[in-house]
Amino acid sequence: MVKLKIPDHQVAGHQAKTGIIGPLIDDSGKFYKPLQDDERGSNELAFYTSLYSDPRIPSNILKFFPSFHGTEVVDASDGSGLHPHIVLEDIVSNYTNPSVADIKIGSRTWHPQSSEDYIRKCLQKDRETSTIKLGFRISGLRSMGPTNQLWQPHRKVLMDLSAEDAMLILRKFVSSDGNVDEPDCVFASRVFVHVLEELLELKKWFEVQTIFHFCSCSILVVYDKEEIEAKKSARAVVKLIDFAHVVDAKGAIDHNFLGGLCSLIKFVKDILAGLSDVETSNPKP
Ligand SMILES: Nc1ncnc2c1ncn2[C@@H]1O[C@H](COP(=O)(O)OP(=O)(O)OP(=O)(O)O)[C@@H](O)[C@H]1O
Ligand SMILES: O=P(O)(O)O[C@@H]1[C@H](O)[C@H](O)[C@@H](OP(=O)(O)O)[C@H](OP(=O)(O)O)[C@H]1O
Repeated sequence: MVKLKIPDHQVAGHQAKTGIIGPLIDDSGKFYKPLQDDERGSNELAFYTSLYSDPRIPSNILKFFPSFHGTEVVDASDGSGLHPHIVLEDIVSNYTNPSVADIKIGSRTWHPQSSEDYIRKCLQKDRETSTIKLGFRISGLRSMGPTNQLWQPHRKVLMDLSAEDAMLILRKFVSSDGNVDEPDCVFASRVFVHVLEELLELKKWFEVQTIFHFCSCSILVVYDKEEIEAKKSARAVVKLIDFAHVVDAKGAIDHNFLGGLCSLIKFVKDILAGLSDVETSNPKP
């Protein structure tokens, strides 16, 4: 049987703690997400099961999704015994000290088809966080400095961000040390120029796709500072994750996701535009 462990680099969502079921990883680069036993689990599984054979999804868009390896029944992280897990590509497995940001996209994390109770719960969180204000919220983030100093703002700090705060957090994410008031943004150009390209590619698809509405889905941005410094070819990775609340678009554009994506793009562009010549070796967008 494969040996599984609790991931070190998870930044948001249901996390394995004593008595709590959470994701696991193996050492071959796979991420085991516990299958939730309500419709969230079946919905996410159905999404992944049809995604890679769906002829409507262009190949340049498929790269934004983690690869899917079916389901496996393995020992749950909470010691409760065997439990089915969705087996995915572990997006951070190739990194030793990854910096990771989970950004939940959309000014609404619920779908009108959801129950009243669920909508009430989500709406409260959407109001308390930057979701409604900015069209996205930073659900979790970690930034590992070149001398291995970890900066991982507490969930409570991330819950209530103004536009200015979100901008500062994103600038810190691409700095040598996030734990300072004046971030140096030394990685901003190398990381965000490519992230911007990826987000613009996604936006192009979201402007026309009428297949899915991605409620409560996140963009995961991952990069490694040491690798970025050492290798000219190193780039950040941009992936979509969390499809428990994807619904049929019924022929309509996903304006909720598209709007949030445009807002995030604006933040990234503004950060790049604000870089001084010292901070950037790439041309400004
Ligand atoms: N394929 C993956 N590879 C590596 N890490 C992942 C992957 N999928 C998710 N993660 C990590 O797990 C976290 C939670 O993922 P996800 O949103 O899928 O879980 P969730 O429990 O459904 O979250 P939520 O409570 O927001 O609905 C992410 O923030 C990320 O750190
Ligand atoms: O962002 P936070 O504060 O971590 O809160 C969680 C987040 O809103 C998730 O999206 C939600 O799962 P769903 O979207 O799948 O409902 C989860 O609900 P849960 O605790 O009921 O699972 C919340 O706890």
